[in-house]
Amino acid sequence: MPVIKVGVLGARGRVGVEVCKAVQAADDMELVAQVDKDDPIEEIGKAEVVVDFTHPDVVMDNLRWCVEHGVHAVVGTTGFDEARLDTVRGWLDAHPGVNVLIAPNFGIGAVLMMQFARQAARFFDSVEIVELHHPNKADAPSGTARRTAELVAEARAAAGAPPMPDATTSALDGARGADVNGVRVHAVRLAGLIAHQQVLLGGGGETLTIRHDTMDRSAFTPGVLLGVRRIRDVPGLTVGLEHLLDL
Ligand SMILES: NC(=O)C1=CN([C@@H]2O[C@H](COP(=O)(O)OP(=O)(O)OC[C@H]3O[C@@H](n4cnc5c(N)ncnc54)[C@H](OP(=O)(O)O)[C@@H]3O)[C@@H](O)[C@H]2O)C=CC1
Ligand SMILES: O=C(O)C1=N[C@H](C(=O)O)C[C@H](O)C1
Repeated sequence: MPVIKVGVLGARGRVGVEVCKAVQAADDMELVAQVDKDDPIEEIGKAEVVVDFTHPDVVMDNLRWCVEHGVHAVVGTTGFDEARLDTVRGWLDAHPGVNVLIAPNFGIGAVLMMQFARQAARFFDSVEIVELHHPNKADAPSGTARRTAELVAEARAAAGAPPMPDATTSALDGARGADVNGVRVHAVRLAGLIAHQQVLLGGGGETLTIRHDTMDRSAFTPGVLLGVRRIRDVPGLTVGLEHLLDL
C-alpha cells in the first residue's frame, strides 16, 4: 500500500515535534516536509496531507495556501470561530476534492470529555467550565473550552433548558469568566501545567465534575494520525475529531 506523504507546519513547536515523531514512526506515512516560522511554505507542497500546529494568527494563511495548492489539511491550531469556519468552507467550495479537518482537541479523552459534557448539560441547573493550561499558551480561553461551551449551550437550547441561575449584581471585571454562548468559561495559566479542563455541573442537591488532564503532548498524536489516515475520504470541512470516531 502506498504511504501517505505528510508535511508538518509548526514542526519545531511543542506539539509539532511530537507529530513529526509520530509520523516518522508510522509504517503507512512518510514525513516529507517540516516547516516552521520563516521557512518557505512552498516546501509543504510536497505533502498530500499537511498537519498544522502553529498559531491562531497565521493558521488562516497556511490553510488557504494548502487548499489553493490541493493539499488536504489536518488542523490542531486554535482560533476558529464561525466566521473563520465559513471562510474555510468558501475556499473548499472553490476547490472541490480538497478536504480539511479542524479539531480543537485531538486527545481521545478530551473528545470524550466534551461529549460527556454535552450529554450531561441538560440535566443540571448550572454548567461552568474551568480550563487550565501552561503559561506559554497563545490564546484564552482554550479552543477546547470554547467548543465545550458551544456543545453545552446547543444541548441546553435543544432541551429547552432555562438560563442558568446567577444573581451576581456586582463583580470585578473578569471575576465571572468569559461568557461563551451563555456558558461561563474560566481560564487559568499556571507554570507546571500542560492542558486540563473541568466541566462543573450542578443542581438539585448534587454536582458532577467531568475532568480531563493531558499529562504529555504525545496524547494528541493518535488523533492526529487518525485524521491524516482518514482526511482523504471525508469531503469538505469536518470540525471535531468526534466525527471520525465510532462514538
Ligand atoms: N487541537 C489540539 O489537539 C491541540 C491544539 N493546540 C494548539 O496548537 C497550536 C500550537 O500549539 P503549541 O505547539 O503549543 O505552540 P508552539 O508555539 O510551541 O508551536 C507553534 C510553532 O509554530 C511556529 N510558527 C509560527 N508561525 C508559523 C508559520 N507561519 N508557519 C509555520 N510555523 C509557524 C512557531 O514558531 P515561533 O515559536 O518561532 O513563533 C512554533 O515553532 C496552538 O493554537 C494550540 O492551542 C495545542 C495542543 C493540542
Ligand atoms: O495550547 C495548548 O496547549 C492546547 N490547545 C488546545 C486548546 O486550546 O484547546 C488543545 C489543548 O487544550 C492544548
